[in-house]
Amino acid sequence: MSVLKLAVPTPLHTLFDYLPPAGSAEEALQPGVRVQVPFGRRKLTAYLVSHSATSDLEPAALKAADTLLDPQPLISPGIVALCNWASEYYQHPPGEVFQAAFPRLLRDGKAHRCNTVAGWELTTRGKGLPEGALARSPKQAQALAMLQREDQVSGAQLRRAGLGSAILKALETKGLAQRCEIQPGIASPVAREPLRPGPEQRAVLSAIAAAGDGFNCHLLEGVTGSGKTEIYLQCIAECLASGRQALVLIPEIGLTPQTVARFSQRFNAEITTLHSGLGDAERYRAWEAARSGSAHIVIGTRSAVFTSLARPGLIVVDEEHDQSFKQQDGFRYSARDVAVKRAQIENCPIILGSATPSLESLHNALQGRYIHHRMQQRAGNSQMPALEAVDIRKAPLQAGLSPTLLEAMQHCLESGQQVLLFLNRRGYAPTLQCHDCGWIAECDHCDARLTLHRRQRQLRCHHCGVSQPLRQRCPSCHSEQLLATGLGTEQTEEWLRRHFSRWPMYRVDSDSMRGRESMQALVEQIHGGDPCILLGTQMLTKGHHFPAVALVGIIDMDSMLFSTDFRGEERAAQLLTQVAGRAGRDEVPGRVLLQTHHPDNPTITAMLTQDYHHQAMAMLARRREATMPPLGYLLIARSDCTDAAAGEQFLNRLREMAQPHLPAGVNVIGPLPAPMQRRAGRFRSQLLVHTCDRRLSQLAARRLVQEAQKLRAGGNLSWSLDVDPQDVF
Ligand SMILES: Nc1ncnc2c1ncn2[C@@H]1O[C@H](COP(=O)(O)OP(=O)(O)OP(=O)(O)O)[C@@H](O)[C@H]1O
Ligand SMILES: [Zn+2]
Repeated sequence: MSVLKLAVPTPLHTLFDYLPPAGSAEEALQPGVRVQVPFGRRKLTAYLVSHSATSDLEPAALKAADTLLDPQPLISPGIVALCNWASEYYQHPPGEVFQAAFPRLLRDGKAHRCNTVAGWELTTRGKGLPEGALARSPKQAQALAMLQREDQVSGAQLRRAGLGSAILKALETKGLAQRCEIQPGIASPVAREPLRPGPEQRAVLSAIAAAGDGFNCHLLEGVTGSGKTEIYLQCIAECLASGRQALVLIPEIGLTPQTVARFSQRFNAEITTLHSGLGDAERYRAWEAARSGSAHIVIGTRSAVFTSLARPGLIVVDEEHDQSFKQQDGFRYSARDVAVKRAQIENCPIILGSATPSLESLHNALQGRYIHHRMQQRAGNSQMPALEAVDIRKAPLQAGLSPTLLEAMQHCLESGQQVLLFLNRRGYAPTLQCHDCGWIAECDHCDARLTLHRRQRQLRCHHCGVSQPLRQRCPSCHSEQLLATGLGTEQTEEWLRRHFSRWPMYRVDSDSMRGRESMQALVEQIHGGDPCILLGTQMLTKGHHFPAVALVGIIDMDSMLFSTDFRGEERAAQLLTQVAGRAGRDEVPGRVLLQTHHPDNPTITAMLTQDYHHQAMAMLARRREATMPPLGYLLIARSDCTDAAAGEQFLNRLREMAQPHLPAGVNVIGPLPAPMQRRAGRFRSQLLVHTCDRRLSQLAARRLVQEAQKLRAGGNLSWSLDVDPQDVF
C-alpha cells in the first residue's frame, strides 16, 4: 500500500495521510504535485510531500484523494525541500508553507497552463538540408534559413519577416518543418557594456568569482554609494552567461520600478517582477516565467523567495538588513534567512548586500560562515558626506526646523541642488490634546493616540486604521482649545510650502505615495536634477540613488534614540546611515545635519565619529554580553484575544505544560502584556523563550507548538509562535 503524506492548508501542524486518487499512476505521484482532497465537508488543494508504506490511521479511516491536479510537479525538488525545512524551522503548518510556493490561482486548484507561444522548428529531415536549399521558392528558402539560424521561431516573428503560415505549411508538407511550443524569452540574454569596476569593486568581483558557482554566502558590506548594484549586475551577467537564472530580493514595492529599470538597461533579457502590487493573473504569469525558465532575472519582494526556478544560478538579497524581509503575521519567516537556506539547497551562491548589514549577517561573516567583502569608498568620484549635529536646545524652531538647517537649505537650493528632509512621522501631529483639561485623543480600539491629519480633517489610528472626523471641541470639557502637539510630515510640508515657495516640494510617505506609479513619477522628477525639497519618512531613504541631493536634514533625531527594544540601537544606526547616505552621491559633496536635543548622547556621538561598521562591532559586543541574538536565540509565543485575561491564562497554561519537557538552558519569561497590549480591539500577551543554543531553541519551539495544540485554543483566542522575532518589547 502506498500512503500519500500531504500538506493540507489548515492551521494544523501535521501532514495528512490519504490514499492515492483512483487510477493514478504511481510514477505521477511525485513530491510537489497538487492533489485535490476531501477535507471535512470541503475540497482543498493539497501538496504531496512524501510517500509512506504505512499509516497510523485505521485502513477504514483512510480516505482517497479526489484528483491529481498536475501530471508532474510544478515546483522543483529544491522548493519541496525548502518548504519542508521552513515548516520545521518556523514550526508553521506545512500546508500554509507550501501555499507560499504557489500563486493564488494554483492554490485555488486551477489547472496549470504554460506561457508558451506557438512557433515552428525544423524536423530532422529539414535539419539535414544544406544551406541555400529550396532556391526555387525564395520564400520557403528564407523561412528555412531563418529556422536554420535559430532553433525555434515564433509564428509572430515569421510573420514579421513576411513569412505567413502558408509558407510554413508548405515546408510542413515536405516534412521539413513542424509546429512547436516555444517558451518566450528563452533565447540567451545579452549583457550590455558594464561600468569599469573601481579597485574595491574589482577585488570583490574576483573574490566572488574565485569562490565558484556552488553554494557560498557572500556578505557584501559596502558603504552607501559604493556601487553594490554594479557588483550584483556583473555577477548576474556571469550567471546568465552560464545559462542560469538569477533571483533578486529587494525590500519594498516602492523600489521596484527603479531597480527594474537599472536591470533592464543593463541586460537584454526577460526580467520578471513579483510583488504584492500584482493582480492574481499577473502574478501567475510572472511565477510561470520564473518556473519555466523563460525569465532570466526574477526580481521580487519577500515572498518571491519561494518561487521555483528552472535553472537557479544566483540569489541576491539587496538591503539584507531591511525589516520588511521578515513576515510579521501568519507564516512568520525571514526571507533573508530562507534565501540562504535556499542557496544551500540549490547549491548556488548568494550575495547579501547592505551598507548597514544586520548584526546576524555580520556575526556569521566574522565567524567565517559567510565570505565577507567590504567596500569602504564610494564609487566614481563621489565622497562620503560630512555629518554634523545641530544642537536645537533653545533654538527657535519653525515646523521643527532650526535656523541652522533653514540656512543650509536656502544655500543648497540657491546653488541649484536638492534638499532631502527626513521625518519619520506621517500626518500633521501625533497628538491632539485639550489645553484646558488635558484630554488626549486616543483610539477606542488600541492602546495608542490618534494622529491628526489636518488636510483630511481627520483623526486616524496608525495601528488599526480607524478614522474619525476632527472635532471642534474637547469631548470632556467642551473647550475649543484643542492643541496639535508634536510634528508630522504634513505640518512641515505646509510650512515649507509657504516659506520656500520658490522651489517645488515633494512629500513622500505612505499617505502621499499611493501606488507604484506615483513613486515612479516622482523618482523621474528627482532624477531631472532641478533644485527641490524632498520631505519624507523612511520610504524616501531606502536604496534610492538621487544624484543631485547635496543636503540631508534629519529633523527629529531624538525620536530614533531611546528605544526599549534590544534591536533599537541597531535600527537607529541603520536608518541614520541610510538616510545620510542619500547625500552627495554624485560629484557635489554632501552634508548631513542631525537636529537633536541630546548632542552628547552616545548614539549620536558614535554616528558622528564612527562608521556603521565600528558601531556594529560595538553593538555585537553588547549583544554578546547580554546573550541576545545573534549570540542567543529567541522565540515568542503570542496570544491574541478579545479577552485580556483569557489570553494570559492560555500562555500560563502553555508554560506549565511545556516547562517539564524543556531542558536546562531554556529560559521562559512571562506571560507579559505585549508592548501595545490592545490593538484593533484585541489584547495581546507574550511568552518569551531565551536560549544560548539554536538546537535548544528548536527543541523548545517544537514542544511549545505540541503543547499549544493540545490546549485547543477556543473561541476567539488565537496563538502563534515567532521564531527569531524582530521585536521583543
Ligand atoms: N565602477 C563604477 N564607475 C563609475 N560609477 C560607478 C561605478 N560603480 C557604481 N557607480 C555609480 O555609483 C553610483 C552608486 O552606486 P550604487 O547605487 O550601486 O551604490 P550602492 O552601493 O548600491 O548604494 P546604496 O547602498 O546607497 O544603495 C551609481 O550612480 C552608479 O552608477
Ligand atoms: Zn486603533
